[in-house]
Amino acid sequence: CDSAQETPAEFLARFQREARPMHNKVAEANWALQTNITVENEEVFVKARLEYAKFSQMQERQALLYLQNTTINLTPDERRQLTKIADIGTSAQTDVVKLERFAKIKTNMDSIYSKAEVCVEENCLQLEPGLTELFRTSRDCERLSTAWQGWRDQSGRKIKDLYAEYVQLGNEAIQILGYKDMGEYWKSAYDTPTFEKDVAKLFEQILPLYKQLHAYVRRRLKAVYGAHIFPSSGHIPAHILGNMWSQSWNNVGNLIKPFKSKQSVDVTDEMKAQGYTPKSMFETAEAFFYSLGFANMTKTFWKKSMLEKPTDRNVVCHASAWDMEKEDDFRIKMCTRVNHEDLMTVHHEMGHVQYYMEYKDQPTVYQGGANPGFHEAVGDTIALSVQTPEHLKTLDLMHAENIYDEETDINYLMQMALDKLAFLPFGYLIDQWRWSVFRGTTKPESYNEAWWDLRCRLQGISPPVKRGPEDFDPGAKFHVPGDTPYIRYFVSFVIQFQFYKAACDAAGNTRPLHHCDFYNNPTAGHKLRSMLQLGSSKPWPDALEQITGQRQMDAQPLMEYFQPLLQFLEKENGNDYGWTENCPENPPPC
Ligand SMILES: CC(=O)N[C@@H](CC(=O)O)C(=O)NC[C@H](CC1(C(=O)N[C@@H](Cc2ccc(O)cc2)C(=O)O)CCCC1)C(=O)O
Ligand SMILES: [Zn+2]
Repeated sequence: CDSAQETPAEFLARFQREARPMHNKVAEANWALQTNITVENEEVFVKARLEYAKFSQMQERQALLYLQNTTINLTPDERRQLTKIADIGTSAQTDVVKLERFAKIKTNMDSIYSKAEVCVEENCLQLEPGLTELFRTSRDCERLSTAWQGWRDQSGRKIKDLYAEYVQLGNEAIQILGYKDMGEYWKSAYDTPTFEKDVAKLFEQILPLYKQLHAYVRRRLKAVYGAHIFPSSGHIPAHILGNMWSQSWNNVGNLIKPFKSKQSVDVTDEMKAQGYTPKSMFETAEAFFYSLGFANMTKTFWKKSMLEKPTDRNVVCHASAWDMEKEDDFRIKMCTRVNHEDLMTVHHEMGHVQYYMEYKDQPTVYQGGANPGFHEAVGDTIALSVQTPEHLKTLDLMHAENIYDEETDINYLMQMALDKLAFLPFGYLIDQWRWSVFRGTTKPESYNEAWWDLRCRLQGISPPVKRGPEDFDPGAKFHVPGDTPYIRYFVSFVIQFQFYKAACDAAGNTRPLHHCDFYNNPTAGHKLRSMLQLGSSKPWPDALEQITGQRQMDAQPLMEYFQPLLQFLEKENGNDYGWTENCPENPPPC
């Protein structure tokens, strides 16, 4: 470490010069591994991570020297930058053996997850595309139940013991920085003392709306599968909701469309009929952002991204966006399929890239989201506008005669609710479970029991087959072995409606919120972009206030958006809604 005779300003300038090449080195090694999972690429990546941890430890030590030296007077901005430089997470582990073991456990869990496949007789399916397509299209109870259980046997079960060790090592490392456990560290990214209470309040606020949707979907699926596969407790069996984790239900939209004779807005068939390709899906998304005043994707983006699943090697198919922190090197890695859901994911990933490009002139320490939820909300906010019947007509992907017809409108809101409302309890519960695991409240022997307690109580879904002590179902969801926090998505699903409403107001929208298409509106674009340019240079309430005039997360715009659907659902459901706290001991068979 350089001696501290540097002034804070000189240190910050040096950090600026040295940190980007270091980040780039790790990102290149991570990209090489995720686009070609081999033992040697794992070793190269672990080595890069260890080198980066040592670099971070040196920067953290020097930053703390300035922060703790009362004789030095720092500007508020210097203090903010130094505090962020000192925030090095689990890289704080100085015991190299433990640091290496921790890095190896994470790459090990990632590769088990990414290579997992379910074989029935000699026919083996990977998560993408095989199992995902099966859950998108199959209505066969037995096949779905076998795939649901098989995936958990091949992923979660194999990760269980590694995960317990990961928790232990992660907590040990983060306690060196003074945090009680990893959960406390993850929550500190929101820099809000009431954060946990705030998200709990938001969840309580939207729960009645979710319960109405749950009741309607349950009733419609009973008509399709027969009531006998549903437990008397009111839970919906997890395997028939069109998604491996029951986290979004858009893929059963065609089964539960309220008004059969009217259009729904899943444009998959139209996309296929019109010969969409993964590349043209990315170009469509790029054109929308460009219409708002955002930049086009860079040359390097088109050269270095991986937009389709390669056939000759193992890759991490889970979509992701990358800031390589080197000139115009921004990338997306995605095993893109031509369907509605992936078109929205393309917008989500491109939203990350647009945020990277909007804050690229900020100091390195400020090149991040105002909080992690902001980064997740950018693309989804745009996708809310893309999915309006108005915009789908502009794209010639929807041909409804009258998109304001009441029944078409309810179909549309239902399809959006299956994606956005269904997700909320799931987005909320993953880190409820992990915070309790990191705190030590949930011990390894009760990992799965605590998981299903949350899944049954908060989400109202039940396992199609009995779960046992060997099972580790949280490990069957990418972000858990992936060591990626998840509450950011719950935050995003609330604030994206605040961003959307603010952009719509800026665009002078006078239609009902769910019909607002701000395509080609530079005023809306400017409103969004000027907030994104802040990066993490300001506390997130300042960024939120700049775009919405408010400093708090608020579910009101989300409730306003779905208001017409709530009336429909309450009329349909009467008092047939809700479920008991616990799932049944023995799930009914198909
Ligand atoms: C190098 C790196 O890691 N980069 C970060 C970005 C960054 O931090 O800069 C990144 O790309 N993370 C990957 C992750 C991928 C996806 C995801 O995991 N989504 C959640 C929840 C959800 C579901 C529906 C939805 O509409 C929005 C979210 C899930 O699928 O459960 C998969 C499809 C969508 C987004 C992502 O993009 O957030
Ligand atoms: Zn994201």
